[in-house]
Amino acid sequence: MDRELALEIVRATEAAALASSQWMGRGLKNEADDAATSAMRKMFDSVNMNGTVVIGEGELDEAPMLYIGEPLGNKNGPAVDIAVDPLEGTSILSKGYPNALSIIAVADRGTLLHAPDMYMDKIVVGPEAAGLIRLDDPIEKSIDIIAKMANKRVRDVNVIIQERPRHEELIERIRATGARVKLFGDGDVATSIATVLPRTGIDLFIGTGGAPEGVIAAAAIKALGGDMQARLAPSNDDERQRCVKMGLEDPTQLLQLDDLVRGDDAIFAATGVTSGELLDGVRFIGGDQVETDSIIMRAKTGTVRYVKAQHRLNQKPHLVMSE
Ligand SMILES: O=P(O)(O)OC[C@H]1O[C@](O)(COP(=O)(O)O)[C@@H](O)[C@@H]1O
Repeated sequence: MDRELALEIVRATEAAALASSQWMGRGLKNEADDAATSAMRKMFDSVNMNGTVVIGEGELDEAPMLYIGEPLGNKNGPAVDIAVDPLEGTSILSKGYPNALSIIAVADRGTLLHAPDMYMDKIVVGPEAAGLIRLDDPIEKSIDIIAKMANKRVRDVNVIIQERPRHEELIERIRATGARVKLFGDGDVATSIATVLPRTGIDLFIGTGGAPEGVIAAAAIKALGGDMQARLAPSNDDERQRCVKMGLEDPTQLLQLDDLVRGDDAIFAATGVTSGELLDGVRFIGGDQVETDSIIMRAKTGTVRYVKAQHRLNQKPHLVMSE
């Protein structure tokens, strides 16, 4: 894959962040999601690639923009799989909460897991504990391993977990070990990736969240040298059938990082929409000037770039929310 592609796709996450951020706090999550999706979709037409959406805004029979199977790019470039979440955290944005992102992951054709839109159990750690953590281990054992590898006392280990009734028992068990629990409302892509970055102080991400979000985050976790294990959590026969249709013979098999993203040629780009664990959100700094913060990573080289950009909305009328 050409490395220039990394800079092309960040333009698309910036556009989606700029368009959707104007809906922040308005309580209208579908409108915000539509703004992000159409802004991102437009940017893809000029990108030099022969892409196919494998994680997107829905399936063909629902016919949304950026549907699974949609061809993207001008065909003058590599054959790639594309995973998009134009607005990760639609409710977050509508309520003005932290951690909303616009995200794209691109990888060689056939290397991203085709994950249906259902729940997935996930565990994520940073490079110190890579290769040592198992999704099926008791949480107490995982916390002990992390404390040893990070050279911390258990009471200084920080575990991040989504605040949901389904996690209540797990939260109690984590607290009983003496470790600290950092709860978040929504946005498990930002929080799982933040676990792999040393500056955040987060040691372990665990819990059940969206499967598409799991695959997208895996591309970044791989580029950052972290580790992840996951398992799809189909809740009925229909969901099990959808897994099989998407190529997973055993829907409940344990998925290693290499099953989520095969090979090492993956690029991940995200732009913050609201400020959170990973990035600052879009800032309206007066007049038509707007600032964005993005992160771009390549698994092949392990290079991580932070891109701060200033935009003039009066020169991008297609991204401006109509009154
Ligand atoms: O809200 P649920 O059903 O617990 O699902 C968890 C999922 O929802 C999110 O918090 C937000 O997803 P949306 O963009 O669909 O609002 C994800 O980050 C997470 O994977």
